[in-house]
Amino acid sequence: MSTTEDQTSGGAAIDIRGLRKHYGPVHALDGVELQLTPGRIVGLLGENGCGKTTLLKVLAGVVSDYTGQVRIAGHTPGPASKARVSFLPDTSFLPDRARVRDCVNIYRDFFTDFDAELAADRLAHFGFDEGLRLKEASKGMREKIQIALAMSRRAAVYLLDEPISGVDPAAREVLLEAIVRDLHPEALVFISTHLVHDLEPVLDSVVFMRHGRITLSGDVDDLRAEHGASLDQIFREVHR
Ligand SMILES: Nc1ncnc2c1ncn2[C@@H]1O[C@H](COP(=O)(O)OP(=O)(O)OP(=O)(O)O)[C@@H](O)[C@H]1O
Repeated sequence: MSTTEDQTSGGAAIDIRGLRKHYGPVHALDGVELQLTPGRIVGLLGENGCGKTTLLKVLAGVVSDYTGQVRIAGHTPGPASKARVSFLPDTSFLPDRARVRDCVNIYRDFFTDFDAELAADRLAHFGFDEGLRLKEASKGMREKIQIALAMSRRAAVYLLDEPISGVDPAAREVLLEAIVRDLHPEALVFISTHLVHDLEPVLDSVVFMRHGRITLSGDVDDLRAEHGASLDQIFREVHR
């Protein structure tokens, strides 16, 4: 690792300049500019197909055929950043046959920053038996298991793609509480969601996207004060 690689971009946990990514004729990301500082919980909001998942995949190092400059946790996305970035994709990635305890072992084997004790604690808190097989779990239960695992890495940045979409409204609050519990004060959490209303209480900042571009970003309290409205209302206003 070079010294340059190890430096953060002027203190930003995420620093993106002129990011473009297309799938054939579709411009999924069309000139994204974004700087996010550590120690924040940031919501990524936008309508279907605006590029949220593509943006998170670029940051996670899963999609690499993009143009522009991207830095995350002091690195360009790749093996070094992956060791410091916990990515929770919007699809299930753990094997169906695995039991909860196998999933803990998979994470322990893959990630040196994984805290197995914390994961066991979180899974027990959600009421999971470690012998439960994933194929016997509902969509919402799998989401909870995956969140417990992803948030039990001692990462610098957490990228969560629609983490609570399959969970019933009553359980969302508990899950959100689990996401923010025991977070390192310098950690950045970047969460994509349609559920603005549910996430609003835990967000420090917000990033709105449309057609592959950032349309608005800022501190939630500042935006609410400036617009005299909730995030949900501001989102509708900006994207009218
Ligand atoms: N693998 C792919 N091949 C072709 N087009 C793709 C692919 N992945 C995404 N796209 C297109 O890129 C655009 C952005 O998609 P993306 O999944 O990033 O949006 P999103 O904001 O996450 O949407 P949603 O909220 O529905 O999950 C869309 O037009 C989508 O159809």
